[in-house]
Amino acid sequence: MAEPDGTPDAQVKSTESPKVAFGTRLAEAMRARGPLCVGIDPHPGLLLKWGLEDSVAGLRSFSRTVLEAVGPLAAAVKPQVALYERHGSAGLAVLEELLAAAREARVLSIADAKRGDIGSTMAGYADAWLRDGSSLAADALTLSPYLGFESLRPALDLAAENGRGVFVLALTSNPEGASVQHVGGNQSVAKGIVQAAARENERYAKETLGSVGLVVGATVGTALNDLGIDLAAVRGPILAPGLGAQGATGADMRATFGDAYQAVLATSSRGILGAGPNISALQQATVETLRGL
Ligand SMILES: O=C(O)c1cc(=O)[nH]c(=O)n1[C@@H]1O[C@H](COP(=O)(O)O)[C@@H](O)[C@H]1O
Repeated sequence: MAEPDGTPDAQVKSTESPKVAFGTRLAEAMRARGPLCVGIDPHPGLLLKWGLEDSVAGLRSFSRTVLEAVGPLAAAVKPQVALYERHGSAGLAVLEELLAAAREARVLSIADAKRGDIGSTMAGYADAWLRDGSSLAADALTLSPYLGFESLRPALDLAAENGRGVFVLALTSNPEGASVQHVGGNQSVAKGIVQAAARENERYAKETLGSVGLVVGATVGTALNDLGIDLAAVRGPILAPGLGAQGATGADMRATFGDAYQAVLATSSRGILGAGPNISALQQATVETLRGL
């Protein structure tokens, strides 16, 4: 992937047609704006720090401000669904507004819901987050494959049908993840997920980048090497949380991802959101984070 060529307000023209595959749209956004996704995580403490109430009104104000600030700068935004759900149905309505506003602002949205269930139920989650016309439809959705990769089939297929994408958890950024994901050594659980995603991306062979992405934490250190995992073979985007608040830096990410770094979309939430509520301070934090990548 080429280096970013755009000014921070470069337009992401490729979002115009929802039927263009997500991977291709994301590759274009990363080329134009750089490899940064800003997480929209309205933690109660952050709302209070911004002088907002921990209420639906506070949630709405926070969401609008973040999108106004980072929408023109980031390749994607990633609302954290749990932090909307905790406000009940009115919170989900704010999330719907945010997803619609992101479409309007032509910035890609990744709903961070980490869904995963038996196939028949998975079809319901897919319908909510990946179907054209759904009020919660996002450009992509995070998925948990720990009921078995194939249980994700309804989401994989609906995403492909609608030009949307998925990010499947492989090696997560939290320290507890290793107790499941590293099991099996050279034939680890995580390696199986990575290989399954690579097979799935064969259907996107003609696209710039596959639409089946993986989540690999920026904090995983030498785990990729230790487990013999080749991310470059996946031909899909790698969503890498852990930058900023969880301690990882741009230099750590280059060392961790090696050849696969060109497909890495770094994501930071608190590290950028902590600069708010001032719009220009949020923009400065975003630009500085981008510079470090
Ligand atoms: O799927 C994710 O986005 C995710 C996966 C993972 O392994 N680690 C991880 O931190 N995340 C999410 O990424 C965000 C990180 O937030 P900050 O630590 O504030 O940058 C949170 O919304 C997490 O839920």
